[in-house]
Order: sequence, then structure tokens, then C-alpha cells
Amino acid sequence: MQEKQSQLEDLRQFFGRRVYQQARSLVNSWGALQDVHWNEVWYREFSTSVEKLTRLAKRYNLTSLLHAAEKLTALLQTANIHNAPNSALLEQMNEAVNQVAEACSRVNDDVPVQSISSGRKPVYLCFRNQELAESVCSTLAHFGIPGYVYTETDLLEQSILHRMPAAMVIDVACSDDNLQWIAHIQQHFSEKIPVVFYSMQEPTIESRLSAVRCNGIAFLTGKLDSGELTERLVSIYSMQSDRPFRVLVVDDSQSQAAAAEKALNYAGIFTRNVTDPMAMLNALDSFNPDAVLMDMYMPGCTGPELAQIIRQQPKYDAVPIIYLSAESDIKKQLQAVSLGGDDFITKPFDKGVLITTVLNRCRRYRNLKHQLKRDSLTKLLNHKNILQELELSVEAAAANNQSLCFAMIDIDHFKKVNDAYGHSMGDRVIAALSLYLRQRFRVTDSIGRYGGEEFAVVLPATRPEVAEALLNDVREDFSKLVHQLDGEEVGVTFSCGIACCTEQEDAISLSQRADKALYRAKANGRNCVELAEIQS
Ligand SMILES: Nc1nc2c(ncn2[C@@H]2O[C@H](COP(=O)(O)OP(=O)(O)OP(=O)(O)O)[C@@H](O)[C@H]2O)c(=O)[nH]1
Repeated sequence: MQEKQSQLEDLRQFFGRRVYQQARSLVNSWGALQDVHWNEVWYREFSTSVEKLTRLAKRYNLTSLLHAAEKLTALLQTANIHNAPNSALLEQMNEAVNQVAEACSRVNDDVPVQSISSGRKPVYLCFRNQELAESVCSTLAHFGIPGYVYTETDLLEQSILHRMPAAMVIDVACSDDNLQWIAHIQQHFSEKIPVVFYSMQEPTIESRLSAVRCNGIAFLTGKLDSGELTERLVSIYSMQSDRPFRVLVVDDSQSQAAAAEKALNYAGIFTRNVTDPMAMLNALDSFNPDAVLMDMYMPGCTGPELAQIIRQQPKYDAVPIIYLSAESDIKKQLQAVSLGGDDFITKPFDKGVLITTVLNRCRRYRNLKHQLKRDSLTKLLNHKNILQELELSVEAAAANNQSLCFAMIDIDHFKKVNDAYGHSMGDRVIAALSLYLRQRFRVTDSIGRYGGEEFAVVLPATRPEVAEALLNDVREDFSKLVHQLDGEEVGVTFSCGIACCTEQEDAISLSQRADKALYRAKANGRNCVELAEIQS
């Protein structure tokens, strides 16, 4: 009986590994569209990825995954192998990719967390100080990242050729040849291995340059902050693909707008076209673009006039405006840019120039928006924005007749941590819990820092018993994490209150009930999860 159970467990682990790897490869491939653009090679690779996932989902009877994979297969058949699909089709494909990510990202719904960890490619660490490397490894293990330590570069090289890691962490003190050996290893691979470099001493500019040439994604210096290192590595494993960019094309000529849209669609960018400049404001509100691509001369008003109207509104003060026009007079181009614009591209346009300019502007704007919505220590949504997210989710749950849970989390006896180790060590614990929470929830869940040591999670389409089991799992795992505070190993726990949205309940009442449940968890001895009572 025991043997059968262990075989069953092995099978579950095996299935977890395969499905997770395949889903990840599919999500990555979709994300790569922005860089490689729609072409035959990409199309074939992506289609193969979808086929493999469909087979696995069928074999292991994973309904939601199978549904998403089949939807993608149908959409791929509608798309043309040589021509990028239009924005509407791209949006449908993106939705199906998100469904794949979602079906695999709440690890404890169907797949045990150990399966996910063992399915992940490892991180190889090469450190002079083995003790430090072992301690980093044990922190990584808590985040589901398998790490292997090497003290000699030869052994590391052999391991890399045997199994390619997801990333490497290299202490530059291990290498005498200014990282030449890493550059040599990277030559074996078309897709370079991300490397985090570390140096106790401030590195020379030559070392930094070598690191950049070896695909160094970060260079950490001084006393190693395992939280910062984990943060860098966790992002490499993230299942979430970035939301595709959205560009509003304002041009009175439908054919010119269509040409620009088509070019942007090749890079997976969603587009909307407005031919009547007077309808531009409504389109801005409904489409919420990451950039506006605008003609200079339109009936009724000019591009620069429209740009100034956009800038009159504080919420659109920073949205990038790029002119796309046949105007060749450089003085007029500069004048247009100085009147609220950001860039000028001349028609007939070069596809590559258009895509690169638009992507650069969109990326900067997204980063800016991201920073404004998030708390700087934890990178989680700030108080105002998590509440906004809760309000939107409550409305969506009512409209779709779906269950919605709201969880409030508060670190136990946090004052004692601050008092014993200082405020900056307290901050480190807050950052560790945030990173942990970001790892453990679905892409569709929203996590925020509610207050100092208090966090909130919005869980759409989640039943209360599932939310309770999930939060209990997260609580238990987090309590096992050992924090290095001022040379001491310290364990920290949290308490949690969960409320499930009842019919016609608003966000305020829901958060108040979750808060009451949290209070009960504290009163019941802390380090536990309490479900709120249903409102009478
Ligand atoms: N380090 C750090 N501490 C913070 C931050 N925000 C709030 N705090 C501290 O968190 C502590 C919270 O203390 P209390 O509300 O008494 O609660 P507690 O000690 O966690 O005890 P219980 O919640 O009852 O388990 C206070 O000492 C705050 O100063 C922050 O951003 N960083």
C-alpha cells in the first residue's frame, strides 16, 4: 500500500515537472514575440509548444490547461504563418496564454509545490566561501529554486555542459582570468545563461565590462544580501509573461493607420485605430494605451493640438506621443515634438525603426506607472492601489457570479523583531515575506502592502476553503524560513484573516470582515488563519 502511494507520488512529481516545463516554455515563447517578431520559425516553434502541452494536458486529464491549449490551437489555425494576426486575434491568443500561466501558477491547486521545485532548472553557484553559498542555497530552496554549489570553475563547467542551469551566481573571486571562462562557456549556447555576479570588493570597470559581455544581469557587491539575490533569481523563474503593449493609432487615413497597425502587430503589440481625432479622448479612456502614434495633419485639428489636449489632463501627462508623418521640414518636426510630443518618425516608415521606437517608449512608460503604483520596499501594490484592485475585483465577481476572497496578513510580534535587531533588519523580513507572497499566488491574484507589516491579497475565482488551505500552506512554509538577522538565525510567523465576498457586498465591508478575522487569528494565539463569519 505504502509502495503504491509512493509510486503515485513519483508519478505526480513527474507529471508536475513535465507540465510545468512545457507551460513555461510556451509562455516564454509568447513573450519572445516582441523581440523576434512574427515569422515562420517562431510560428512553428510556438505551434509545437502548444501541441506538446495539449498532449500532456490530455494525458494527465488537466481540464483547464487542455481548454486553454485547445483554444490556442484553434487561434493558431486562424492566424497566417506568414502574416501577423490583427490586434483582436493577438488579444485572444494572449488571453489563452494567460490561461495557461494561470492554470499552472497556483502551485497547490493541482500540483504539489515539491513537483514544481524539482521541475525547475537549477541555479549553479560558484563561491569561494562555501558556507555562504550553502546558506544562500537553503534560502533559495524555500522559494522553490534548486541550487548547487561549486567552489571550482572546472566542475561547474562540466555541470553546465551536462545540464544547462536557469541561471548562475558567480563570485568573481573564483576566477583569475577576468571571467574569460564564462564568455567561453556562453559560446556553446544560442540562448545565453543569465549570470548574477558577486564581488565582496567594489569591482573595477574592466570587471563590470567583462560581466556585461558574459550576459551578466546584475552585479551585487559588498556584504551579500540573500534577499536581493533571491529577488533577482525569482524573476527569472516567473511564469508571468508581461502584458503586451497597447498603442493607439490616430490617423484620419484608414489605409495609413492599417499599415502602422500591421507593423506593430508583428511585434505582438495590441493596437486600436481612431480616424476621427475628436473621438481620441474616449479611445484613450477605453483603450488605456501605453503610447499614442499620431499623424500631424488631420481634418479639424493638427497632431500637436491633439497632443496638447492630451497633456491638459494630469492622468495622461506622461503617456508617450509619437508623431508618424510625411512632414519633412525639420523645424516643423521639432516644433511638434516640443508641443507635447516625444518622438517623430517620418513616413514612409521603416518597420524596424517604428517598432523599436514604440517599444522603447512603451517600456519606459510602463516602468514609470509600475513604480507609481507600488511600494518601494516590497514592489507590491501600495495601499491605495490594492484597494482599487479589490473594488474592481468585487465588481467583476458580482458580474460573473464568481467567488472572491480577500486575505489580510499581519506579521506576528513584529515590534520585537525591530526592537531586537533594528528597523533595517525588520525591513528585510518585510521584503522576504513580500517576495514569498509574490512567488506563491496566481498571476491573476493581486498582492499589496496594506500598511507597515500588514499585507493584503485579492483572490478572484477562489472558494473560501481553497483560500484557507492555500494561505495555511503559505503560512506554514514561511514559518520554516530562517532569516539571517545580525548574524542570528530567526524564524518569523504571520497571522491571516480571510473573508469571502457575499452577494451585493462592497469592498469596504469585505475588507472589514477580513480585518475582524485577522484580529481573531491574533487573539487565538497567532500563526494561524481564520475565516470570517458570513454576514447575516
Ligand atoms: N522595520 C519596519 N517596521 C515597521 C514598518 N512599519 C511598521 N513597523 C513596525 O511594526 C510594528 C508593529 O507593531 P504592533 O502593531 O504592536 O504589532 P506586533 O508587534 O507585530 O504584534 P502583533 O501584530 O500583535 O502580533 C511597530 O513597531 C512598527 O513600528 C516598516 O516599514 N519597517
